[in-house]
Formats: sequence, C-alpha cells, structure tokens
Amino acid sequence: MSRTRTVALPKDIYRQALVSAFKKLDPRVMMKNPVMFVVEVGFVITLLLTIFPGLFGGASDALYNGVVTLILFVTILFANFAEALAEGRGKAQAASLKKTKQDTKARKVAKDGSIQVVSSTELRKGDIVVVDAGELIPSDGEITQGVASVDESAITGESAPVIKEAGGDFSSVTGGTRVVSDSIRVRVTTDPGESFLDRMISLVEGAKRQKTPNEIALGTLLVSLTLIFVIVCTTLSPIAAYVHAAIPIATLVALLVCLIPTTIGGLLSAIGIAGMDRVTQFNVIAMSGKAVEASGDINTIILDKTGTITFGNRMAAEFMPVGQATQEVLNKMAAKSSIYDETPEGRSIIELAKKLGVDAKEFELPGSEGVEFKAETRMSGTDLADGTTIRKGAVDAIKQYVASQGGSIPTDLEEKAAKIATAGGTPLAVAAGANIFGLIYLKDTVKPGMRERFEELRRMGIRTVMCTGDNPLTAATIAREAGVDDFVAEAKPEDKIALIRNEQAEGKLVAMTGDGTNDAPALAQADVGLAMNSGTIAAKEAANMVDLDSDPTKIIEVVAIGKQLLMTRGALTTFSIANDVAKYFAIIPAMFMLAIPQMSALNIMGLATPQSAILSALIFNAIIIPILIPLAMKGVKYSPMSATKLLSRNLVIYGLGGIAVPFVAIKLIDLVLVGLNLV
Ligand SMILES: Nc1ncnc2c1ncn2[C@@H]1O[C@H](COP(=O)(O)OP(=O)(O)OP(=O)(O)O)[C@@H](O)[C@H]1O
Ligand SMILES: [K+]
Ligand SMILES: [Mg+2]
Repeated sequence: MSRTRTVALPKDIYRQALVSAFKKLDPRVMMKNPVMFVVEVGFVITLLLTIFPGLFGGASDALYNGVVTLILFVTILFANFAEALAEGRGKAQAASLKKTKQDTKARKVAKDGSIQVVSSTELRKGDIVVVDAGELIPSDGEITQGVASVDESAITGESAPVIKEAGGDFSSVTGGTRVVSDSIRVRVTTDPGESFLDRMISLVEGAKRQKTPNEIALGTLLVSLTLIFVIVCTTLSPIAAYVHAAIPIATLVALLVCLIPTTIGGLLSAIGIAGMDRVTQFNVIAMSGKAVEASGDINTIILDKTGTITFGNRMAAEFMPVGQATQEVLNKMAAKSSIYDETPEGRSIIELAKKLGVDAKEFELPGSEGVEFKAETRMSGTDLADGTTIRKGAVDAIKQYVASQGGSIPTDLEEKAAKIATAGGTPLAVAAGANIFGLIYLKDTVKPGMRERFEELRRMGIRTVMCTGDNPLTAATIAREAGVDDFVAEAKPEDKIALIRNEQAEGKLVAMTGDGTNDAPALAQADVGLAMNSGTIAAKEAANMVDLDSDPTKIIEVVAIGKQLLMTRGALTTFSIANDVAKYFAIIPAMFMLAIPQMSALNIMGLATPQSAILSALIFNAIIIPILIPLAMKGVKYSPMSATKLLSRNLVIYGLGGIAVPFVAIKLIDLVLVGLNLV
C-alpha cells in the first residue's frame, strides 16, 4: 500500500561526509555536543603532551601520548562522520527539490477582471491566478473555480495525475505542480518563501532541525554522566599519588574518554536525523522531529471517515422518494437543491439528475441564491426567488429544519434512510420549505486492506476511533467493515476536538488523520496530526505531518518509525553505558598494576601490559562508533508487540550484549597489538 521514495544519493556521499566531518571539528560546532567536546579537549591536552612531553611537570612518553592523541582524533572524526552521513540524504533531497522550485510567469486576475502577467515571486496571499493546461501552478492555493487534472509528481513522486476541483476536500493545489488538462482559477494562500515546497526544502535540509524534548532530556543525562566522570578522573590523580602510582596524564584522559558515553554521544544526532529521513522516504513530510517521536508513543488514532477510511468520492447513486412524493418531483428537487453546491457530492447529484432525464430548464433558477454546505449545519441548498427554501443534508439535520418550519416527517423516511445507512451509504434528505420529498443515496467504498491495517495497529496496542459527521447507522456499518475499534457519529468539528482533548486528559497521546477544513482544528489539537496531501490547505497547515500519497493508514508506518527511533536511541544508550562498564575493568587494573601488584587479580581479561590494556580499550571505544553507524541510521528492528515486551527484549540484547561485546573485542585488540609487537 505504501511505497517508499528513493532519492538518488550522490556517488561521493562518503567523501562529502568526510569533508564535513573535518569541518565539524571547529570547537564552536563541537560544543553543541558536550560529550564529544570533552573528547576534543582531551585530544588537545594529549596533543600538547606529544609535542611537549614535560608540559605538566614530570616526564611522559611522547610516543604513547602521540598514539592516544591519534586515537582520540579518530574518535571525534568518527562521531562527526556519523552525523554528516545522516545529513547527506537530506541535502541530496533538498537539492532535487530546489530544482523543482523555479520562477514562473503567473497570470494574475486584477481587480477590474483583466489579466496581468507577473512573476510568481510577486504573488501574495489572496491573489487570484488563472492556470491553463500545460502551465505550472505558480503558488500554493485553493481552486476557486473549475476542475483540472494536475501532475503532482514533482512533489509526490507519483506520476498519475490527480483530479483537483473547487469546493470540498480536494481543492488545494501546490506551487510547482503542473495542470495537465482544463483551466482553473486559484486563490493564492501563501506569501513568497513560505510555500509548501520552501518548507519541505528547509526541513529535509535540516535547516530547521530542532532538538526534540526527548533528545534534550537524554542530552542532559549524558552531560551529567560526563561531568561525574570528569570529577572521578581528575580526583584519581591525587589518590594514585597517595599510593605512589604515578598515572600518566594521557592515561587519565584515555580513561575519561572510555568512561563517558561517547558511543551514544557520537551517534545521537545521527539517530534523530535518520528517523526524520525514514519518514520522508515513506513520502510523509514531518514538520518536526518532535512529531515523529510523539508518533512512537501514540495510544489512540482518530480517523475521519470520508476520504480517509473510504475513498471519499461519495457519488449519488439513487434518489428515493418518501411519503407522497413522486420519483419525478424528487429528481427535480434533488437537482434544484444542488445547482450551487460545488462539492463533489453536489456535482454528482446534478449528474445523476441529468442521467435520470431532468430537463435542462429545471436548472435555470433566475433570482435564486445558493446556500453553501457547512460542516456545522450539515446542509446545503438553494433559496428560490419566490421564497421557497430548498435544502438537502444529513437526515437528522433536515428533520430538525423541517420541524422548525412546522412541517411533519413522512413515516417511511426513517426506514428508507436506515436501509441506505446499513448498506454503508450516506443518506441525504431533500426538503423544500416544510416538506420532505425523499432521500439521496450517496455511495462510498471502504478502501481495501483497511481491516488488516487496523489489526496491525491493535497489535501495536493502539486504539482506532473513526469520527464522522455522518449518521450513526452508516458510521456503524463502515466501522464494522473497516474494523476500527470504536466510532463516533454525527460529530461536528468541535466534537472532534473534544474527543481528542478527552483522550489527552486521560494522559494518552493522540494521532489524528484527516483531510477536510472541518478536520483542521482537530489536526492541530492532536499530538500527531497527519493531513492528506489531497486535502484542504487548512488541514495541511494545521497538521504537523502531511502524507504526500494521501494514504491515512500511512500513520502505521509513521508510528513504527517513531517507535523505532525511540527504541534505537534507548538501545544504543543502554549499549553505550553497558560498554563503559567493561572498559572500566580493562583500564582500572592496568592503571594500578605497577604500583599495587595485588591489582592484577582484577585484570580478569588477562591483558598483556598496562599500556596495551589502555590502548585496546581506547581503540574499541573509537571503532564501535562507525560499526554502529548502520544500526543508528537503519534503526533497530521493530515488530509489533507490547511496549514492556520490547523493553525487556532490548535490555537483554543491548544491555547484556553491551557488557559482553567489549570484553571479547578488547581482548582481541590486545592480542593483535601484542601480535604486531606494537606494545
Ligand atoms: N454537499 C453536501 N450538502 C449537504 N449535506 C452534505 C453535503 N456533504 C455532506 N453532507 C452531510 O453532512 C454530513 C457531514 O459531512 P462532512 O463531510 O462534514 O463529514 P465529516 O465530519 O468530514 O466526516 P467524514 O468526512 O468522516 O464523513 C455528511 O454525513 C452528510 O450527511
Ligand atoms: K566511552
Ligand atoms: Mg471529511
């Protein structure tokens, strides 16, 4: 169902990453990563000791100092390289998007109705432009007039053109996409520099990448740990002096670097960038890393019905008279109620009426006025010149309307509406003044594969709730067919927000997917708001994610990526800290072995010499970073299971693994160093 989008990575991505790894050595840049900054300070100290072995008093081994310096330098480079590599894909993607962005000529409709040709950069919010077949749409906007097929491949990567039309939930267009057929008028909705494409570019470029609250929290923990070890290591020197064990400064630095969490410190930002990247590869634009992370902790997902769970091209399939009304009269009324209705539903009603032989002159209603569809009233209609008010809309809304006019409800209305609803259709009642004439059967189909996808969410422990403006019977049928856990019917926009707030009040994190203007407030309220690219501008602006493929179940991938991101960070933190325990056992005995021979009992690894022990631990500390880069970038494996199960599994793998791996690796490095006669 979902496909991934591949961006051609530049062939020299590794070379580019290496270059920027060197650039990132700048202390002002390094300071942003305190753990690695401490390594850099250590590097400077040992470098000075290599050049001036007697610098801090006493003699030290220049060669040993030099080797430590070299390993520290490589450690920093590896960490910088990891970050640079993670940034590479975004840069490549930004470059390809920038190619799409070009100044185009726009045909702006002036106040007097005349057409002026201007540059697209001169367009401002509220301007109206005309775009014909073959032309690029000059700016983001909403179609105010016309229907057209639009090639959106520049943004979505999908080559099949999509139909965009005025009114309803499919009216938004994106600057940089091309009209393939017909002509439309578009009301510009963004000022220059703030378009969707602009935002996409700065996002993938990482220009706006802000640390997420989780990242900041973990960062604080790492800094605290680092501080503790700085204190431990600086106080070791006097303690050692007390037992007459002179510890070389380079060894103290090596010990410090081994003990501070350099592995996670070096990989942390790469993990975050790669997580954002994975979302983009699924053709979802996340406005912030926070949104991606939040999706990893989601408890409840609220979905809109029409256009989200169903295809959303609700088409009039049948007109059903009720009470005394004849088929012929109802056909005419249905048509008259819809001549001003620019929504796809309205247009499909006109089409059906024409097909059923309603005369063309029935559509001419001089002096009449349209009443636009609103999610609040759930009605639309036409006010005729003679004062007759024709309305169509949700059955309960029309019943109330007719009752307020003093009319009565035909006895067979409920039963016929129920028939449509239990078949999963949407019944619209048609009334003129105080009389109800019949029903319009709007047909819609559930998108295939929904049941399996919702089943998958259930396994992840996530509850799905469908929230629709439609009547309870239709809602129940569609809910059953799609396999959601729960549904809310006859929901007005404020009900959708209330539903989200209630869940949030219970301490739950809520995701919402939707496409309509009426979904916008709820999309903004939700912790994760995923708007369909096909949807309205309002929906897309309110959401913190946009799915370019307009596939609501994509939320599953986003949730999985979010979980994977959190898990990867947790796993590598566990691994990193567990590692340091093993390094401690490699170095501490080595440091004191000469002064306190009894300490050699602690040399459980049987490392050859104190120097080889220290260098082996330091080398392991460095190379573990590049070894873990692929895992940091790809993320740890995620399969749907409960959070506690996942946690205990990861603790075993990365905690115990993190303790065991360095023992083996450091011993091996030690053997190699001895074998090569290097120590
Ligand atoms: N063009 C229209 N004219 C009159 N009534 C309409 C029209 N379109 C929809 N309705 C009625 O208004 C109700 C609410 O429609 P709306 O599109 O706002 O639903 P929603 O809240 O977005 O939920 P969903 O999209 O899940 O159906 C519909 O169920 C239908 O009864
Ligand atoms: K370390
Ligand atoms: Mg809707």
